[in-house]
Amino acid sequence: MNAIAINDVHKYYGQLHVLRGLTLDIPKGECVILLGANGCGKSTLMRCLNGLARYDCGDIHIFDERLSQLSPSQLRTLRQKVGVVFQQFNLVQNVSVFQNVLYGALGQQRFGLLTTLSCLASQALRERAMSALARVGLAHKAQANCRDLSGGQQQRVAIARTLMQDAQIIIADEPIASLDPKAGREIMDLLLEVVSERGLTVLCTLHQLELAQQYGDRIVVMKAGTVVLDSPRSTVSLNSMRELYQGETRVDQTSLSPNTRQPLRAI
Ligand SMILES: Nc1ncnc2c1ncn2[C@@H]1O[C@H](COP(=O)(O)OP(=O)(O)OP(=O)(O)O)[C@@H](O)[C@H]1O
Repeated sequence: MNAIAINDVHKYYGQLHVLRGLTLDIPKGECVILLGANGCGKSTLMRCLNGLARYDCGDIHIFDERLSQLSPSQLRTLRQKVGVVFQQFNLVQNVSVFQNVLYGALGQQRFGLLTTLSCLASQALRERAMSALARVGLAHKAQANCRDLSGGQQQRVAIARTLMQDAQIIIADEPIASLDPKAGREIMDLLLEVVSERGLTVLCTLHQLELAQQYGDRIVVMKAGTVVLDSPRSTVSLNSMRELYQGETRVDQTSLSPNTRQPLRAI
């Protein structure tokens, strides 16, 4: 069964044709490392998968649910199944580590209610939050303020929050981009351990080609909004990845927008 099925998806920002007929299936329990030069559309794809951005044509199914057919409330429910780990951690900075993790389970609520809700959280939820923190090695920091943690520690909190959310898919958008190499490896090790323990499905973007060779089941490379390589990790050489990166920047993407029917030119 596919956890994620993307079929011929197109996405425009105004006249900019960013996703250009992208097709990709990710079976349940698989970890895919997504590579591609700046501006090729990786984050846009991630946002479409999480329902944060709408695509214009094609289909995305998450566990057999077609995203474009979901109502806003169905989309909110589906989002609980999709945990996100971003480069910038996306934590609430002025509250404790514990409250941020608890927020994973209370994820439908507004930030302003966070403190109140965490006071009202059941004992069972509080124990789960502590256990998620223990899993990422941060039980001793539960009462610390998030802004006092290092980048690596904040990313651990973000992972604990997705555990609390009971996500079945993890979308990780450059999760180690702002970390030093050692912390980056530790976070990738932790992320991959946690997803393998729970049989989660992962789509993770990286820019470090050497690391991409060490993590995940499959390597997918995007170029100009489409997939140009999709192979088991063991069969992809560093050189072939480098070649696919070469010359790829914000290339001229002349096309026709379905809305405007005007010639397009990407920046
Ligand atoms: N909200 C937006 N409105 C208009 N254009 C956007 C928007 N978000 C992204 N873009 C443009 O879409 C293109 C793809 O951006 P995207 O962030 O998806 O690329 P990326 O592959 O994730 O790049 P990076 O590796 O630098 O994060 C870029 O040209 C970007 O400027």
